[in-house]
Formats: sequence, structure tokens, C-alpha cells
Amino acid sequence: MIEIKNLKKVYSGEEKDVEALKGIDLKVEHGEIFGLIGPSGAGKSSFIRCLNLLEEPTAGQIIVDGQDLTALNTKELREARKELGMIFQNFNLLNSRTVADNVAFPLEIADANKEEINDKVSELLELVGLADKADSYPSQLSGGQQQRVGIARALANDPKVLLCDEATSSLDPETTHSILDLLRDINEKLGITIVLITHEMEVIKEICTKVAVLEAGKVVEVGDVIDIFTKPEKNVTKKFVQRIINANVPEELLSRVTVENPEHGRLIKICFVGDSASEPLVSDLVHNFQIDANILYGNIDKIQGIPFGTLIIELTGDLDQIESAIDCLHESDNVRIEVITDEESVSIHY
Ligand SMILES: Nc1ncnc2c1ncn2[C@@H]1O[C@H](COP(=O)(O)OP(=O)(O)OP(=O)(O)O)[C@@H](O)[C@H]1O
Repeated sequence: MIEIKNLKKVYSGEEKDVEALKGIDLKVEHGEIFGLIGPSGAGKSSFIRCLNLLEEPTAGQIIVDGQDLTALNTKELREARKELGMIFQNFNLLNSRTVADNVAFPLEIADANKEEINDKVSELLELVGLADKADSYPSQLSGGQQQRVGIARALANDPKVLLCDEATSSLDPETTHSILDLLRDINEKLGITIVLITHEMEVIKEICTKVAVLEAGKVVEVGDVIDIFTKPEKNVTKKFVQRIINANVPEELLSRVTVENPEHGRLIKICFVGDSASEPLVSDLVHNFQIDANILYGNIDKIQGIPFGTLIIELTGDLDQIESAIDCLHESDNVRIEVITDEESVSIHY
């Protein structure tokens, strides 16, 4: 549905040029919720703004449903942009207009008649749960409500794609949750493809089906969210994943857990996905290898409805038996295991 080919963006500066995007190749399929995550300065904003040519790419192609946006003239581009709604971190509402008039704005520009506009505005305000706020002004609304207006406005021209530029970054966690729920609903009910950029892995975990990781203007990792969470390969990805997992590990435990006596045992971290999350893994280890397993930390979460767990276990007993137990875990397809060998890696490194 969207194909991004060799996308480059260079900002010319007086002293030196900044190469913000260094040749991005990505494909977003119809109906996906595709997330692009990356640290500050990685090029996320440049990327999303290049997607609808708010920012002109220095090189490359943006192909939406077979149409190369970079090859269009101004008039054609204006038309093509209707297929790409966009919402922003700071909502970008017109403060002198009511909620209804904000949503009506793109329809007025598209020369829709009054009746069409009224019907569409009512339908969209209903969809985003703001039917009772039609006559309010943005300043009378909470951040979450303002973003709902932004979403309704972005949907006014029935776009095929919704671009979200850090859409929840200025919202508190609870409001973030409700906006993400709304985006998921829109994706499911209206079949709209969503492309979002964020620096929060929580957002990726909550709604995305696919994720690309951007670092210094390049995509360094891309895949299904569940795979990226369970098998992150690049350091930048590991850091993002770790941030979420570590968020749940009590500080006290993280500082206490050390591998004090390697000759007496091993500290291991196990990640498990899907059905393996419900297997009696630890009791099998203890039973089959006659070793002791002391669970220091455990957590089960869900990504895309699939259980995803993490355990930190101290194995003690006969070292040969422990090594055999670890080998056995290594052979399992659905379990990812790591032996924690020093204090530094205890902060749950992958
Ligand atoms: N208009 C501009 N002129 C010059 N340089 C720019 C411009 N916009 C962005 N840059 C530079 O391009 C690089 C990528 O910036 P961009 O804003 O796309 O990253 P980001 O991942 O969105 O960062 P953040 O999360 O901090 O918003 C940075 O080095 C930034 O300083």
C-alpha cells in the first residue's frame, strides 16, 4: 500500500548539511498499524513529514497505492494528500474555531456543500466520542479531547492512511491509552492504515502490528512487533525493549541480584512467547535435572494478544546438571534464554 524507496532528506545548513534520512526502504501493507521508533534526532519527524511531502524529500520515492507522490505536480499532490490524514503531537487545532468548525475545515477547503459538511462532522464527532462538544472551543477541552478533534479532522476527507506524529507524547498515560484505543478502533472499523512515529515502546507494544527502528537516519531493524520484542538484535532496539521490561522490575531487586558464586549456580533470564508461556517450564527443569530454581523475577504481558513472559531464575545444584538444563532450554523454539554472567548484564540485557 505504501512503498518507501531510498528516501533521503538532507537539510542544508550554513555551516554544514544535516543528513536526517540516509536512504530508507520500507513497505507498509494495507490495514497495518506500522510504528517507527527511534531516539531523539534519529529522523522520525523528518520521515513522517516526508511521507505526505510536508517536507520535500531530497531523494527517493513515496508510492501510495501505486502512485508516486514525489512525481506529482502541486494540484495532483493536493488531491493525493486527501488520502493521507495526519495528527500531531500538539494537535494543531484552530483556536478561534469551534470543535465542529475545526472538523469541518478540510471539507470547506474541498468545497463540500453545507449539508454534506454537517452530516460528516456529526458522524466524526460521534466516532471520536465528542458529539456533545461540537460548540466548544479547543481551549475548553482537555489534551485528550483536543487530540480526538485532531483525529476527527484528519478523517474528514475519508483518507486511506492516517499519519500520527508523536500523537500521544504530550498526554498522560491514561489519556494515551484511550487515544490508542480509539486509533485501534478506527483501524479496525474503517480499515484505515496507520503509520505512527513515537519514542515510546509502550505505544508500539499497545497498538502496532509492525515496527521499524530508526537510528541516525537509517532503519536498523524491522519486523512484527512480537518478534522485535522477543528477539531484538540491535543495541538501540534492545534498549527500547529493556526500558519497558525494566519498568516492571523493582529497583531493589535489580540492584540486589548479582552472580556472586558462579561455581555454585547460574543466573538465567528466560523469555517465552505464546503457548510456551503456560508450560510448566521451571518445575520441569527442577524435576528433570534435579536442580534448584529460585525465581527472582517474573512477568507476563501480552503483545498483540500473545502472552509474552520474562523470568529471572537462579539455578543452583550440580553444575553439569545446570549446564544440561540450560542446553535443553536453548533447544526450545519458543523460549529465549540468556545466562547472566556479570553484574552489568543483570539489568536484563538481551
Ligand atoms: N528544519 C531543519 N533544519 C535543519 N536540520 C533539521 C531540521 N529538522 C530536523 N533537522 C535535523 O535532522 C535530524 C533529524 O531530526 P528529526 O526531527 O527528524 O528527528 P526525530 O527523531 O524526530 O527527533 P525528536 O524525537 O527529537 O523529535 C536532527 O539532527 C535534526 O537536528
